[in-house]
Amino acid sequence: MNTFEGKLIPENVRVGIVVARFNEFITSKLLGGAVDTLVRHGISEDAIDTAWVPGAFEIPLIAKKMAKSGKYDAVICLGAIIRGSTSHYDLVCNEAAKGIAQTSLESGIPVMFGVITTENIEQAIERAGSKAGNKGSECAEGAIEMINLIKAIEG
Ligand SMILES: Nc1c(NC[C@H](O)[C@H](O)[C@H](O)CO)[nH]c(=O)[nH]c1=O
Ligand SMILES: CC(=O)[C@@H](O)COP(=O)(O)O
Repeated sequence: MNTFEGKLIPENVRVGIVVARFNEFITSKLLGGAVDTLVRHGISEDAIDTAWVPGAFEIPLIAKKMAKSGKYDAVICLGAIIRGSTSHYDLVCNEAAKGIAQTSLESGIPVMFGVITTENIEQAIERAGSKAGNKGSECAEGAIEMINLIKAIEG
């Protein structure tokens, strides 16, 4: 039985990162986790491009630009959407998730969903490098696995 596995970094991998500036005290930690993980797995910082956008709602557009540029093997999307007192939270979450998923399918490259969606700031802090891990780092690991899986399948 042949089982495709995405374990080792192939040569010349380039990764794009789109990160939202809204809740920057959280998203900067997600970015740090993602970059640290990519570098620890052998990807040079020179092979990582980062684009900052105002908020999570703007992530899909820039993720699409990166994904369709042909320059990257994967795009990582990072944001922190924290519920407020109106329905705005639901709209931003839905459009960010839908846009990121659509971009991945349309472009054919992994576009990773590293947007944390929380009820409060404490939950966001827990997922940005404290007791619930770092969602940016997890996304980077997922990106590496997907890059290798695709290269293994496509030969
Ligand atoms: N409330 C949060 C937002 N809101 C801003 C939107 O993402 C968008 O930038 C604005 O509506 C202009 O188009 N963004 C987050 O990333 N996180 C939030 O908690
Ligand atoms: C996620 C949001 O858009 C939210 O932070 C906005 O807060 P509010 O719903 O109180 O306007």
